[in-house]
Amino acid sequence: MHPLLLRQLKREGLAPDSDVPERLYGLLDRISRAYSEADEERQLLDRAQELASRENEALCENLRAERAALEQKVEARTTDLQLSEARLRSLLSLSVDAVWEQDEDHRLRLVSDGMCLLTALPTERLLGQRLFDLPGFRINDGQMQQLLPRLESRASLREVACQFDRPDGSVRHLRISMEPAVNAAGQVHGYRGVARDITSETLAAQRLDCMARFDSLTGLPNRTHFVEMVDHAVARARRSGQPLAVALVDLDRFKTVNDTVGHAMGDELLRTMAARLRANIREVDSVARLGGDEFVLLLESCGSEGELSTVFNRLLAAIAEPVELLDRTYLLTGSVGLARFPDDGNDTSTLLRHADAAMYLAKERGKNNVQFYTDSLATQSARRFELETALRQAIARQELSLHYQPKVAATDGQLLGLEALLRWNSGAYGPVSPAEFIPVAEESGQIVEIGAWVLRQACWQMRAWRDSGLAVPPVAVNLSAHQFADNNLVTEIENALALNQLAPADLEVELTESVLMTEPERARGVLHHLRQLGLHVTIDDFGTGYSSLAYLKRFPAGTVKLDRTFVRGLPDDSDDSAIAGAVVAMAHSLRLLVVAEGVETEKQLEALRALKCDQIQGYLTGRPVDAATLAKNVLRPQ
Ligand SMILES: Nc1nc2c(ncn2[C@@H]2O[C@H](COP(=O)(O)O[C@H]3[C@@H](O)[C@H](n4cnc5c(=O)[nH]c(N)nc54)O[C@@H]3COP(=O)(O)O)[C@@H](O)[C@H]2O)c(=O)[nH]1
Repeated sequence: MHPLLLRQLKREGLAPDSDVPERLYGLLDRISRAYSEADEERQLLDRAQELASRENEALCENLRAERAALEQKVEARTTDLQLSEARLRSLLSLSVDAVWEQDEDHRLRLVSDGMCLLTALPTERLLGQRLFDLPGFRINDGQMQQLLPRLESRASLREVACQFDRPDGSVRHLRISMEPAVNAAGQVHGYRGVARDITSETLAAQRLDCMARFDSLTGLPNRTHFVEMVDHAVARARRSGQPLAVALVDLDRFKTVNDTVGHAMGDELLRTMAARLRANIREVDSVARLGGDEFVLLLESCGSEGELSTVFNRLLAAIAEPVELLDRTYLLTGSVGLARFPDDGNDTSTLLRHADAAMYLAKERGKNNVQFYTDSLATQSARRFELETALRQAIARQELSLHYQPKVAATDGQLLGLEALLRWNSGAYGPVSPAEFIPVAEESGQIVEIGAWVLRQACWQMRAWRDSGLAVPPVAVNLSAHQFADNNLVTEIENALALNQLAPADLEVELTESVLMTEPERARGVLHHLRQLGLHVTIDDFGTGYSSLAYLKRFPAGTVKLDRTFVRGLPDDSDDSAIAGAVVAMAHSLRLLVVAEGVETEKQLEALRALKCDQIQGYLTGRPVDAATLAKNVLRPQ
């Protein structure tokens, strides 16, 4: 019987074996089984609960473990994120680039330290401002017009150049890139941007550009820039029908001045001249430096020839104003050549070429004057070019020859020397005057070869005369600047003398002052060398250049040749008389001989004798003649 039933019967005072009526045995048996079944069910339930509880426990344990792992992960991620944010913040604050975020309305909502540095504005002045409305932000209108549609369509911007004017007035050049900021839902909620300060690159590029377009000495535009300016001006003039003028201004004998006073002072003089030119033209006109002592001006909507003459004569007067530098006074002059659009040329290069031709004419006409281009100048330029070409063949075609002009004693007319003078009888152009072809030979550099030929020919002729029994005085040859600069000069002289068994004293060289002053130090060295060899040296055209006692003392010359311009007016012109007298006195005080050139009249001869001039050269005492005529009429037997 089930123990619970047994206890219940006992509590009721019934002994299960005796006191319970037999008829209840079946019932008690069923109750006892029911109790047992209930026990079993309860035990099962307990067991099930126990199992469920254990499972729950395990589940909870797992959940706790997962949660802990997750929490660890989150913590690690958060740390990573914080580190990454800190890194980003540090990088942003270290970066000199400006970084920002702006909202949909382009108002700044985050700015980096770099942005504050670049704009020189504190964060609070930046936040909330529209980027493009920031005070100081500058972008050119054309570029802004291109940007607006891109911003509206939320497109990204790359490398947009703009400027920012800082509150202190300094300007920064920036290059901006921006791209849309997108939220998790893929919607654009503003822009992120970065701006790089490219001021130093921009300024360096501007400096390079400036160097490529401006002359560093004077700050004026250079040739390249000037050509562009004239190109544009010509295009404008074509549209407007207004004439324009291009004028070349070349400082006279500047090279000599430069070599005399030194390059630093020469530079200062060039700067002074540049400033004077700029100051004497209208604001709308331009002046540039082509190089050396050559300036060029552009005058748009220029006036008539008369008005241009007035302008340029005023410019020449400005150039000729004395320049006071370091207690010294310098006097310069300039020569101007003008060409006008459309009359003298239809494009820049023609205008410049024609202005150049006109400037050469101004030089030929005595310098310090203004010349306009004319068609006949074009003919002269063409002739120059043709002569230059023909001259290249002149030696090979035996078209060159020498004439000889006597130099005689002023007192008794005794033959003391000869000057060899070059003649060219061109197959194509007939006899060409040396006054015309020598400058062409000098400009084209052919004078070095031609001069060497003169030297050989003069020496050969002396030998030939002597061999035919004639007494030959020293023969002088003219040396040009190019020859004088040629390192072979002394050797060529020695060879020509040796080849013809002549003594150095048989040969004389004549050089103008400007040849000497081209490279004074070098000239002094070469002249000393020639004097040591025993050659006689004459300074030609004396009085026209930089004649001064100081210069004469520096160069070891034996004779000065008084220029014919001072002989022409003798004896009546008091200035010429005074100058001729001064030159003779000065030369004699330095123990130099004086030969007067271009003597054409007896009166001139008398005046020169009275001034104690030593020698005479001119048509009066003998014209230049060929070797055979000289041998027949002038030279005497030994
Ligand atoms: N570098 C070289 N230059 C040379 C050479 N040969 C000549 N020249 C130079 O060419 C210039 C012109 O020379 P040219 O036409 O020969 O004139 C010379 C004489 O004919 C001329 N002269 C002589 N006497 C008189 C005169 O009484 N009146 C007058 N009006 N002219 C006269 O003078 C020229 C000589 O001048 P200079 O040389 O100064 O003594 C001229 O500059 C020549 O130098 C050469 O081979 N090389």
